Amino acid sequence: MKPVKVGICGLGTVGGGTFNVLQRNATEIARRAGRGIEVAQIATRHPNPACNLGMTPVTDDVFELVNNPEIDIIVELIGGYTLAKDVVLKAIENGKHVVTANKALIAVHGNEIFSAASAKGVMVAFEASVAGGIPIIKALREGLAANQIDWVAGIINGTGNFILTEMRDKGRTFEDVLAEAQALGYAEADPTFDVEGIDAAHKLTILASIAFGIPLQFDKAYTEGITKLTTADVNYAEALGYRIKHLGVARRTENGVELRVHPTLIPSDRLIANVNGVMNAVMVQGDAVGPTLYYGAGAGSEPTASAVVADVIDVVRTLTTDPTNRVPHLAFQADALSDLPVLPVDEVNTAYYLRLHAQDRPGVLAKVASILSERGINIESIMQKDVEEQDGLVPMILLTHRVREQDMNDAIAALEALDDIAGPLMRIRVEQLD
Ligand SMILES: NC(=O)c1ccc[n+]([C@@H]2O[C@H](COP(=O)([O-])OP(=O)(O)OC[C@H]3O[C@@H](n4cnc5c(N)ncnc54)[C@H](O)[C@@H]3O)[C@@H](O)[C@H]2O)c1
Ligand SMILES: N[C@@H](CCO)C(=O)O
Ligand code: NA
Repeated sequence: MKPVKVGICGLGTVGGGTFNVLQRNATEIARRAGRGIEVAQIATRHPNPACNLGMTPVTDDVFELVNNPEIDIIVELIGGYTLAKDVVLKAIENGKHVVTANKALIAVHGNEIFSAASAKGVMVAFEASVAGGIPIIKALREGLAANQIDWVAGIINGTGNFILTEMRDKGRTFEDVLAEAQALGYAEADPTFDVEGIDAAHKLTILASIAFGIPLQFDKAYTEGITKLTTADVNYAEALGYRIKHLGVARRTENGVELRVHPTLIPSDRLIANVNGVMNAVMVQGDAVGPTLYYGAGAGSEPTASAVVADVIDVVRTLTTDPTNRVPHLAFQADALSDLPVLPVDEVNTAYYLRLHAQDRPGVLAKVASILSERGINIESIMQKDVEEQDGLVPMILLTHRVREQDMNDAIAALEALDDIAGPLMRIRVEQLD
């Protein structure tokens, strides 16, 4: 049988890895796919010194590939929402299947893209878009298809986890570690996407859709980054038996879906609390299977290429199947998506870590406790440090039971208004993940 022809748009970190894996493992890949897979053309603006392209034709015009009648599958590895969207929609219009690693594109324009693809009977595969090389889309869409998924929680940004790990373990500065993550090819073109949680929110949006069968709703995700975390919080969390991780949480409740990305205290003895460096991990709780955990490299050239190439193989294996018999893009049939709403963050329930700077005088603790109890917030534990900061202030750290976000906002405003408390207090959500 003739080989399937692939066009790779973008030959950067992931595109280069994809080309190299397709070449190196060509024989094994053909044995798995049932046909050879040939890179017919590449579009890139920059050469990639890690790739020996041989005779493979190269252009700087992505639309040459999209309009090339020889090409069956377009692999979009350019990134961004604009050109990538045009490329993907044009490829679909031209009847080509698409594989992409672009979570921003899928989270923001996925509903439109999937609907165009379904109308045309082509596939859009996006395993590399979430948690890099971990086959989490496959696990959720296929392996766990029997379950009602209760929640998904994951460390889904490699750059952010790398930064938090290096800061904690080696005392390195935020800026220093971010620069290394960029040099290693982990970070997004705009690294604020990584450190402000936008990239994780893109990925969580995708996970929530395929877990709960709801349309992609990135605009409703609550997003908080890691830039305000301090070494003091990392140390206090450790003293209380927790690690701080940047977590994406999607939880089904009676009223709707929680969709939130924020720094989170996780008990230190949980496996996911010990996921370090660029590694990602996603926990999925299904009603039948119980808790499951998926772990692996969340970013980087060949780990991400592993997912891209697996998608290409999946597409090749099902090229001749009736489109209605393929795995639906969002795991549920397109006409069976639910309108379960995404909850505003005010309605989310979590436990809290609070760090206050309090005057070291009698009665302060009683005032703090009373503000919390008036709002029905139970204190789990209090740690008062005997270290004087400036102007007689000492740090006071509290852990609360679960509370509605709106009630916590109210309590924090009242606490910050106390004369005995200085400056804004630090709040970090706590998840037990059990
Ligand atoms: N780097 C990772 O670890 C990783 C992991 C998972 C997903 N992703 C996603 O994969 C995609 C690619 O990321 P990357 O890290 O490989 O990016 P990159 O910047 O290393 O590579 C981008 C490539 O696109 C090419 N390109 C950009 N604009 C172009 C244009 N107008 N015409 C032709 N070529 C153009 C560049 O020349 C380059 O070859 C992004 O969507 C990213 O979010 C990256
Ligand atoms: N910038 C992303 C790439 C993988 O999606 C990360 O660091 O996780
Ligand atoms: Na993946």
